[in-house]
Amino acid sequence: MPDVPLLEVRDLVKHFTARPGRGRRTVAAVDGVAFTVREGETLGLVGESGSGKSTIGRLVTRLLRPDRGEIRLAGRDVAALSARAMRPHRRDVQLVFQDPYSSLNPRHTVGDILGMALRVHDTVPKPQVASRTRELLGQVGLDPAHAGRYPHEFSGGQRQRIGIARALAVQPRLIVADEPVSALDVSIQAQVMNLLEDLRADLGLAFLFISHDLAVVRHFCDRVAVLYRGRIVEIGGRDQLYTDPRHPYTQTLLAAVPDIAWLRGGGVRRSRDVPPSAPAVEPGPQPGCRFRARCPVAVPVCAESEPALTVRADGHQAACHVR
Ligand SMILES: Nc1ncnc2c1ncn2[C@@H]1O[C@H](COP(=O)(O)OP(=O)(O)OP(=O)(O)O)[C@@H](O)[C@H]1O
Repeated sequence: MPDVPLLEVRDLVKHFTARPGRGRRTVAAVDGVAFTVREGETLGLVGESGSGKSTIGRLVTRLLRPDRGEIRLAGRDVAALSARAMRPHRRDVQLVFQDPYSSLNPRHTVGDILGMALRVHDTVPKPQVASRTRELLGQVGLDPAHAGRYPHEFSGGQRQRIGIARALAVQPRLIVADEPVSALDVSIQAQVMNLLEDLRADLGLAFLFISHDLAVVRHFCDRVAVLYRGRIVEIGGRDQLYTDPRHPYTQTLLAAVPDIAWLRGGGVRRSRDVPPSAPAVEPGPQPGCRFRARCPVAVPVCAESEPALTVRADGHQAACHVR
């Protein structure tokens, strides 16, 4: 089935109930999202803090269950599968977390961590677990002789390499990388990005790459989706999107790149430093374009209906009544 995307997401919805003790208020974290990722392709997901990027990553890896929608992995809808029924599919999609400090169990050696990942899915026969563990460490640029060390004995960049090795252990077809370098020192970020590039080239891996860093996304991704308060407002090929952005929000984001500290701050950059684009909690559903209050080109129709994504050129789509 060459035409079936590796990942196809349709009408994905996830709402959270905030502070249930103080009245029911709902956060529409993901509010009707659709996209595809083809075998070996890299789709970037960008947007300000609170736009729903991580929630999409957690839904696609089924750490979260969606309220509605389809998540098709190689044609099979896994959106509603129970944890047990999901198990065989977990091999295909692995998550690399933002924070390599908290995602590794401090009580286990690196060899144990990788060994467990290998055994969970019977990726290799038992007698080969140790040699495959050493191979994985080498593949991510770590010394295989350090398999007996604990996570705290490694630097931040090395720990992220261990997280990547753990994801690779089950031979996934798609990696969801959620801000994989934003918790690292700037000097280390490029090294980890180079590793991801090499793995993509060598293993033909597909990526859903979540990031605030528009420069990194431009470098790494084939296509880019721009998320605004739970919806994709623009999606297209990297070059089209960066050179000819159509949605006013994308234009605002790109215009801010050279001089906004939160996109390329000095020292350590953390996504939580990014101010939310708008109040995260809505009083209730409102008609119209969700960007209109900030939009420099809004017209009356923008208050009436939410614009749908429409094709502008060659697969490039934007959701705007005006542009
Ligand atoms: N478990 C949860 N319970 C309640 N609200 C949540 C939960 N997880 C996420 N949210 C809310 O959903 C919205 C989207 O959050 P999400 O973390 O997906 O955004 P993000 O774009 O990844 O932001 P960041 O870049 O800051 O990580 C936010 O308003 C967030 O507060």
